Amino acid sequence: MKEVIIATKNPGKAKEFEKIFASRGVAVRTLLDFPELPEVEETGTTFEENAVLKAETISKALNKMVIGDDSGLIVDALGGKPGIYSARYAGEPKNDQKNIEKVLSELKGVEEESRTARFYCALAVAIPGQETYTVSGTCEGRILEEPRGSNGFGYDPIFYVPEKGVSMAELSSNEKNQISHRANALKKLDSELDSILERAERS
Ligand SMILES: O=c1nc[nH]c2c1ncn2[C@H]1C[C@H](O)[C@@H](COP(=O)(O)OP(=O)(O)OP(=O)(O)O)O1
Ligand SMILES: [Mg+2]
Repeated sequence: MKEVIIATKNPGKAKEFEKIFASRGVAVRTLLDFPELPEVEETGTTFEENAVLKAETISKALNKMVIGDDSGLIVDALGGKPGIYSARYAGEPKNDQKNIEKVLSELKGVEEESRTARFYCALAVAIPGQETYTVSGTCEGRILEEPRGSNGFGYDPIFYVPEKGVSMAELSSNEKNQISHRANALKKLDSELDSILERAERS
């Protein structure tokens, strides 16, 4: 079976990648399968830079093709925050519940029309001996006043998806995987995916 390695320790992301790639007959391994590998420091100033750091660090360690995902929530009324700091917005150790509470408290009193936001996902593909490249995807929505739903992960319970009329956490995983920022970024790899996977098998 073909296989890709995703440089993530986030179980929510891992599940999404597993599902999306399973439909193409591709197995996914993540850093959860390689606990001995070091933590990648996310020192970049953009999602793309951080995705490249994740992909290249792990690709070099394993000498294999690796995909990195750096993603987050961009809230217009907060000047783009939490942005690249989404995972640790409420401090260390990272905690989805606390991050949600911080965003909701910062948006207290902001009316619905001004609560626009988007999820952003940068993916970097690192292949030994080749130049790393990146793609990105977004998903537009609005921040709710209260969490709704229990599917997904991260900020999904407070992210309202207007085209679906529910929060991201009220969508099934299949529904989320049709419209998410991550799915939209992966769609841009589609035309190249077969050649990427072949190179991955050889690497
Ligand atoms: O579909 C999503 N639905 C809800 N929230 C999401 C999503 N995608 C990213 N997010 C949030 C979670 C975390 O607060 C941050 C990602 O941070 P990010 O550094 O990319 O991932 P992470 O530290 O959780 O795992 P890792 O770096 O090992 O991939 O944005
Ligand atoms: Mg991270």
